[in-house]
Amino acid sequence: MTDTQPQIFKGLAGVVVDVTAVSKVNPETNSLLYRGYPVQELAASKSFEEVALLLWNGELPTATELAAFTAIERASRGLDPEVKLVIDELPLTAHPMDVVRTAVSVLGALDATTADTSPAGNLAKSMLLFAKVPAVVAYDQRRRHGEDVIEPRADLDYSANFLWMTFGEVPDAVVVDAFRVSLILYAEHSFNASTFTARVITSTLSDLYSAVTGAIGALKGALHGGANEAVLHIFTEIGFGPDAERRSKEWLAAALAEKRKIMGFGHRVYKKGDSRVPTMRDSMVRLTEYYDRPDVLELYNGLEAAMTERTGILPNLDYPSGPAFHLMGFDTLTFTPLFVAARVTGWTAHIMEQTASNALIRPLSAYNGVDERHF
Ligand SMILES: CC(=O)SCCNC(=O)CCNC(=O)[C@H](O)C(C)(C)COP(=O)(O)OP(=O)(O)OC[C@H]1O[C@@H](n2cnc3c(N)ncnc32)[C@H](O)[C@@H]1OP(=O)(O)O
Ligand SMILES: O=C([O-])CC(=O)C(=O)O
Repeated sequence: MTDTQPQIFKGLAGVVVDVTAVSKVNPETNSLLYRGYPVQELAASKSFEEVALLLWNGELPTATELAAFTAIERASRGLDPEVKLVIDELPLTAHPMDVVRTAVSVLGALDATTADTSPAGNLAKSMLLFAKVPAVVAYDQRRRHGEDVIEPRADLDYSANFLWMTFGEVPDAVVVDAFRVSLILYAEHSFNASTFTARVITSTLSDLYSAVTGAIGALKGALHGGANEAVLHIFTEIGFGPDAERRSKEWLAAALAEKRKIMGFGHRVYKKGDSRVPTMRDSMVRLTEYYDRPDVLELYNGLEAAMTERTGILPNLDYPSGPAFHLMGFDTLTFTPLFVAARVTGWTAHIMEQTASNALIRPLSAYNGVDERHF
């Protein structure tokens, strides 16, 4: 490298671009803290609503604060008629991530206060999106099945109501709890690609809806949130059923020979395993027991063992959450929108942090095109 050639950090790998107080990802200790609390402790006993308030406000809510938020959230849950109208115009073949991205954009166009990016304005919008995204995701899965929208129930918490709006029944506690755990684990993860996208958009003094719309676009890709959907496609390719260990090994050997990326494995930050996987795996195992699907666990274990043996690359959160969502009854195409519903909390916490301490995000590039010339 000469003096005139700057060092390039392809993919911003290893670059620390700003500070954040929202979460700490520590690959050395394999830990993840939300505002200082280990995510495993939050997943063990807190509601998703409490975790959302923690991410936004920096502290767990008091009983009064939680009650006030719960009232707002439950009153805002329904699918807006204008949003339903737009969704109904979209083809049934539209990817659910395109549908939820469009719905958030429509919500921004409908809100007369979109331009208000004050702390109070942004917090109100964060709460609104938190409450409204589940109705979009649930309705989109239902319409693809030719089923009508189901109205939310104000007597249910966020997790139970989400499942109610999707399936028209509240499943047993083991299922609701696994869903709550997945939402908490997916809520936040520092400067991942979609959160960084939200921060870039916010840094131009754009609005919260635009930032979340952009973040959804970034999350859709298979190298990021789209991996939970891709894991199920892999499971389907390998096939559920007996002899999963041998079949996984054979499938993996062929996939690696074709230089395929194995979705649900590997991570930009964690190189010794993803801190969230053991907690999500426990919930997924409980679901395989509840639904009497040992074949799903055999396939999960078989592919993980084969991948470890062949490459040493470990699973990320999308690996256990994919089969968990499958067992709960969600369509494979709905998996990444579930990630959206959870990550709305982290994205909006970062949008508020970026707004409070803003600098336009505009890195430099090194030119490697043709030298100056004239025609
Ligand atoms: C919740 C989340 O968003 S977690 C991430 C979800 N994404 C996935 O599961 C997609 C699959 N995984 C991947 O593609 C990668 O592991 C990423 C993109 C997540 C992280 O990758 P990076 O930090 O950029 O590492 P990079 O892609 O350079 O990988 C390093 C090496 O390991 C290999 N590798 C990493 N992950 C995988 C994988 N899942 N399958 C096969 N090989 C892999 C790469 O091919 C590369 O090999 P090489 O050095 O011989 O070229
Ligand atoms: O941190 C990342 O790069 C991806 C990830 O795990 C997440 O967003 O949850």
